[in-house]
Amino acid sequence: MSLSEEMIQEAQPYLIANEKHPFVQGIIKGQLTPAQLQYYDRQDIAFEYNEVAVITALVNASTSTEQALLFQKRLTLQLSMLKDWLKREPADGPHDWESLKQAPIQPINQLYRQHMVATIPTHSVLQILPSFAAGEWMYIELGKFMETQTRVETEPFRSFLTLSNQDFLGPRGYIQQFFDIIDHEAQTASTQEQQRAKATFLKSCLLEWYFWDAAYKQITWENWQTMALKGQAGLGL
Ligand SMILES: Cc1ncc(CO)c(N)n1
Repeated sequence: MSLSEEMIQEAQPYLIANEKHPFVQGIIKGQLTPAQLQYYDRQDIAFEYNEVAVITALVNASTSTEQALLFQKRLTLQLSMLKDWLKREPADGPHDWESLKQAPIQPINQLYRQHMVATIPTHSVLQILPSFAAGEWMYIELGKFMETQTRVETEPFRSFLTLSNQDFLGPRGYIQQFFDIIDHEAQTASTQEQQRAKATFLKSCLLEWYFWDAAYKQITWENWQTMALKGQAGLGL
């Protein structure tokens, strides 16, 4: 079994847990509050800007021109998706570049972002790519899961986790090419390096679950602070 096949196999319990999370179930049933949706929206745009740094690092660490060009193409797609996202004005306030840059990065988002950028100093595609590819894989698999569900057809729920961009799918889609690169890089890596790459992939899958959870519970530094200073037990984390 290839390293990417091992990653996918061991990530199955995380995928099921993500499918069952009340935030994902809330998208299916159209049962999320505007505050929960707004929290997700703000945190996820900031998360995706952080991915720009990770994809840029992949361009730098590439071991072939083909890799560099693939990551560069994915980087362009990331920036154009973010441009479209910023143009959408939610009913409860604008999210322009300025206000976005000032939006605080909340605890779980910070943890996940740092988990990803911590791989950058390795300068190794095998170590950096799984941190990023896991989230992409999770959203693609959740998109497939959504297609099996009878879901609410009104916005903003309808477009959530919808597989609209075909560039991600199929044998020449981004995710398969990323897995092929992981397997190619694994051929010249030690067992320890391979295990480390897999652990990074699985940790990203776990943090995907916590990202939904943070939005569902609207976990902020402020409510963490309140709980801590009141001497109460933590906020269900
Ligand atoms: C938290 C998170 N993970 C993955 C994706 C997919 O790009 C996303 N938008 N947000």
